[in-house]
Amino acid sequence: MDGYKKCKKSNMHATLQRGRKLGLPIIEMILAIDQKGSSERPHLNENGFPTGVQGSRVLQVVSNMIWEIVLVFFLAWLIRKAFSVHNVKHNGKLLPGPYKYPILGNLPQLAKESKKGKKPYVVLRELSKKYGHRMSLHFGATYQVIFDDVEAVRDVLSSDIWIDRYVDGWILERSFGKPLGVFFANGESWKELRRFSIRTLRDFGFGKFNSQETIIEEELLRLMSRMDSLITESKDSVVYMKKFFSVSALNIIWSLIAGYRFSHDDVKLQKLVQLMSDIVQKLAVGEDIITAYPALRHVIPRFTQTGKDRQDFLTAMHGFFKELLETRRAEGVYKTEQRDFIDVFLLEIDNHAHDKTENNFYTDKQFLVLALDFFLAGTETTSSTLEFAFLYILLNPRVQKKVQEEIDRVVDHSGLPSTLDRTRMPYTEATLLEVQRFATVVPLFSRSNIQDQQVGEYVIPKGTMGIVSLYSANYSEESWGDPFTFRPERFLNEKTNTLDQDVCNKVMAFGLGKRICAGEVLAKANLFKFFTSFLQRYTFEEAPNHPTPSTDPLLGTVQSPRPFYAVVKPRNRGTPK
Ligand code: HEM
Repeated sequence: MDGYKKCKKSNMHATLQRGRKLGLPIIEMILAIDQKGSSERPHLNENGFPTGVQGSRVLQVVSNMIWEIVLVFFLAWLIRKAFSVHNVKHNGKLLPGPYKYPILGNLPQLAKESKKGKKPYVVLRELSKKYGHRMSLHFGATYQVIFDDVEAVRDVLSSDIWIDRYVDGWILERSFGKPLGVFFANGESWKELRRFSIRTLRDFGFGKFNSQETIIEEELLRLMSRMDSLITESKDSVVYMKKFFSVSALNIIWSLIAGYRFSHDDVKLQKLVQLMSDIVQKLAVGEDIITAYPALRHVIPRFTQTGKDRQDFLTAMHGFFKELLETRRAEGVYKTEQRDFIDVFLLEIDNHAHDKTENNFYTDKQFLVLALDFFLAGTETTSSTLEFAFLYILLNPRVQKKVQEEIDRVVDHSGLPSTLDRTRMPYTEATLLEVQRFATVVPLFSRSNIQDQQVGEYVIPKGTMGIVSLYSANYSEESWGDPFTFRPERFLNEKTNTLDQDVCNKVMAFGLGKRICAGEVLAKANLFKFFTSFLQRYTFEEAPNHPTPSTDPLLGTVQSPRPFYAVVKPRNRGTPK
């Protein structure tokens, strides 16, 4: 027993000595007392204060100790400030949600579930089954409300109160510390740039039947000829489908923005497309540590790989757009003739050059962010949806056959399917809706409320980060019955063989309300034209020497399928002129 005590004492002594090496004054004092023993206590004067050399040493240690305590309190205050809920102030009762840990909020519960390999939106869905379709979550220091089923999602998207986008650290990082562009802009800036962008793109053919159809067909024919070459070059007609549609999807939007197309073999473009899809995969809405603690925005990028990847991505993208803008500016053609979106924007920059206020929305930086918005929003979403479409078709030959029968019946064999054929092709439309539901390429996205909102006895405070879960809306058993089965028939009225609009309206792939996807019309035309034209000309089958492709998506702000191969067989019918 004695030996145990001795050993414990000597361990404690060693610990104290280590503390002394670190220069901690409180430990110095304990050691001083410890070394001298209680018999050699400092001399005290008549007022009880220590005197002599030993006394002044004690006084110094005490004063250091006070400073140490002040410092500890200051650090605690700083940490509390940086880590406490920052985005809302409220008086009322918050919506129900899981137990909130100090500082960490609900991060421990989320981390525990995601460690089991669950995707964030699956974790949210499980939680919402317990806490309701509108539930509170403290994502670190960020207060969030999750909207989780068809009704809750529809309500929030169509509400004018939830018109803002939530601006978190990553968004500020991508747009020079301010919410610029369209996707993440708010207020007047958003209104003006959204209106300007849609109007200008329309002037160059976006959403107008003839011009849009021509732009898409030009790209489609190039991609089909690429497919023909790949089939010829490959063994047994096996084609690698990952990223097959990316350059085409980008080219369609880019020809409107910058007036030119990229070659599929352009090395610079391939690098940008790769960077873009990497970054989209690395980001999932509301999942980021900078969203949890925005103060870390100033620290994280320098120390983590994801942070560095983001910065590399932004440097590359901003650099690319800046070079383009500068070249066009130097050419000066835009002053007399506006050939595309960039020319019109440059003219607006010149027209507003005298306006140095915050209300000037036409600046170089705005252009860089706007171009990035269209690059990102318009490319990954469309190309991933198309990849998923051909994956599901390949795995469901019965559906493929029915779509091809409809195409052969309705479409003039001498040409490509036209978007005007859509109304006469309910089964194909139903299949595309089922693709969008089943794939849910944008599973989560954010909105924010511009004023407090009362929901029954609860309040959702102004400035809340609203997480809209399209995944939950698209995979709710209550709404769909068998959400995990790929079944286009669910959208059809059995008796009339027409689309059942009530069921169709439950798919909100493009959002809803005033902030609905700005490229919806173009995206729908792209999906229809690419899907039907390729199925008119080819049949897709599983590649025998490759594993059956998985339908489990790769996580990201925009989800995409895992890499897969297909045997692509040219059909005899419907070869376009
Ligand atoms: C299958 C393809 C696409 C899907 C699934 C998709 C999905 C979405 C979703 C869910 C939103 C959020 C809407 C909301 O808050 O209610 C959105 C916004 C947006 N999308 Fe798309 N999108 C697609 C294609 C495109 C294309 C081709 C473009 C460009 C031409 C585009 C440009 C935008 C823009 C600029 C916004 C921001 C709108 C705003 O905040 O005012 N998207 N998209």
